[in-house]
Amino acid sequence: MEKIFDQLIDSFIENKVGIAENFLSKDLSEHLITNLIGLFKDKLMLSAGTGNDTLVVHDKMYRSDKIYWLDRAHNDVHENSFFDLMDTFISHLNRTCYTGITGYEFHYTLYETGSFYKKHVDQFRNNEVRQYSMIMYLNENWAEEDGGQLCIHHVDNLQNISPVNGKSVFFKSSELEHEVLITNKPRMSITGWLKIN
Ligand SMILES: O=C(O)CCC(=O)C(=O)O
Ligand SMILES: [Fe+2]
Repeated sequence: MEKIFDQLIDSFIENKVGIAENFLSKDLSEHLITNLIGLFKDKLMLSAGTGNDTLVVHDKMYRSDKIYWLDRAHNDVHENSFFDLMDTFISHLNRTCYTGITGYEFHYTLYETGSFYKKHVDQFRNNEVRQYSMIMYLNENWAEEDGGQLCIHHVDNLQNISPVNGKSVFFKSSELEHEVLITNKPRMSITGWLKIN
């Protein structure tokens, strides 16, 4: 696993955006996909807001994804395997890069066909606890024409990343503007933030 962690960190240092294929094992991603589909069927995936907790705006012009927060208290084996993986990654990151991360939050995310998330920065203006953004994709067989790419707005170029199963993307929450392009089929992921409290 350390090799994949280093791949994510090294590409982050080199390009401001870390990318690692197969960050999630096939087995784990299959279980997380099943969880997400179950949550959707049970109508537990809810429209995401924008802004921080004191000012949540449900603005469908801005983002149209649906989310559900992961929690160890759910006692779900696969959700907990995901948290175990994140704990291992964060101790590796803190040990090798002195990042001092003390916590995290993650949600399942579903972009139904036609959904998007307009250009934004992840760190809230009045709250700096979110240090790094991390996304893990849960989509078997993603083709170029399916859309739904994560588009990173670098200073002088755009970088499109397709949401391929098991892939993880990692970047600084305060810096990079990014958007999710309109998806032409349902697009699933786990999205989260590493925090300093
Ligand atoms: O799913 C993605 O590729 C990015 C999601 C995102 O930017 C966010 O939830 O803040
Ligand atoms: Fe974002």
